[in-house]
Amino acid sequence: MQTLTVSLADRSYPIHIGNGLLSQVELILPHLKRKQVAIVSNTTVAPLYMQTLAQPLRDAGISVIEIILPDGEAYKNSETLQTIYDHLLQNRCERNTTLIALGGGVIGDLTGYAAATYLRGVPFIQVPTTLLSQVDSSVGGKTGINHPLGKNMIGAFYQPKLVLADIDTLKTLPQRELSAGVAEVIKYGLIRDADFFDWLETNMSALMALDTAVASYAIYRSCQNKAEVVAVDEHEQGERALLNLGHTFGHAIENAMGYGVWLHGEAVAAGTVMAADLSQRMGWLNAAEVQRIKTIMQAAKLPIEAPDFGAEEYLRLMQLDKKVSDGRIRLILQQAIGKAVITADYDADKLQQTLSLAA
Ligand SMILES: NC(=O)c1ccc[n+]([C@@H]2O[C@H](COP(=O)([O-])OP(=O)(O)OC[C@H]3O[C@@H](n4cnc5c(N)ncnc54)[C@H](O)[C@@H]3O)[C@@H](O)[C@H]2O)c1
Ligand SMILES: O=C(O)C(=O)C[C@@H](O)[C@H](O)[C@H](O)COP(=O)(O)O
Ligand SMILES: [Zn+2]
Repeated sequence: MQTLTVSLADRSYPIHIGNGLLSQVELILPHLKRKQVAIVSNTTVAPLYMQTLAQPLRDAGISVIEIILPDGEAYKNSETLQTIYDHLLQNRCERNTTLIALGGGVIGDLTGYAAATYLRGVPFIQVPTTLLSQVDSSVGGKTGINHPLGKNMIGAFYQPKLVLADIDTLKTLPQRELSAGVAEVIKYGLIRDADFFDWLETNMSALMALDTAVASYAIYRSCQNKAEVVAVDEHEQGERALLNLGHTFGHAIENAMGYGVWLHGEAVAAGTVMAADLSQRMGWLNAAEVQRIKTIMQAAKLPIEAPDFGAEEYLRLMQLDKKVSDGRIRLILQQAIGKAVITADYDADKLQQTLSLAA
């Protein structure tokens, strides 16, 4: 097992990464304030992993409430959130009851937001079971739900007490979901870690095959990058926005296509290629660098062409992005592989050209 720390003063927490962690109750017990937990999962993950996590807790004398939600991005909404509150209230969960998110990013974001708001805040633990959630969403404390008009529009920054990433759970993950997670792994290489990008180019087929050493290293290095960024800019006043590479385009795709039609990671991949295209138009990336970005996405079986629903509709949706400032869309663009910037200083006509080229 490897351990990293997200350093946030008295809210610092460990990320444990390794095999067979779900049943290692001794990793969880020190973080519980009360002998009661509510595990939130979904109809896909619960049959696979609920009892592996819940039984050792029960054996250790912990009362375990199971909350099982419908599966899918389309359920990351206020109605599902209400269902979580209903269960917590019906079971008389208290301020010191810990919520445990067992699942991918949808479960993590929903559970984290429920924890941030139930009784004005209860402790929570992330047990991510997708590659995407192990490398990104379980770390850093962004929690929330979608609104029909925009992605993640309602939420809170609220840090977990612990992240437990059990690599064994990835064995049951469908390939399409694995690819979606790789999109966020590639992101770290592109925004701040050129050596990692080089390493990913060499090791992509082993990562896609979930070679243990390669997958462990990719998850560790991704979490290390994310933890470093979050530690210096928890509330996205500056550098943290780099973690949004491809997301202004990607969130527009997710919303326009209907939540869940394009997976988050797929939309981020196509959005990252759009950001690279605009960066090239601005003279910041050369053609060879853009080709490297497309090639690595294709090696991960990710889309490199965005859907065409019209430049005007892209712009309308992108105006809803949380990074918009004084009405101006701010984008994460590349100055090199391994170096990204947040900027409103791009040519609007060139953005229009990038958007018009969507497939
Ligand atoms: N909070 C953040 O910082 C952050 C970061 C990135 C993404 N996100 C959010 O995360 C969500 C995407 O997360 P995701 O890609 O994990 O999607 P997801 O949570 O929908 O999980 C993907 C699918 O895999 C299933 N699944 C999960 N674990 C499994 C396993 N071990 N075996 C078999 N099936 C399994 C799920 O039930 C689901 O059907 C989006 O809503 C995105 O906005 C949040
Ligand atoms: O942690 C962050 O910061 C990120 O931006 C990570 C992203 O991968 C993630 O998709 C996040 O939920 C997007 O945040 P949003 O603020 O653009 O909704
Ligand atoms: Zn993301």
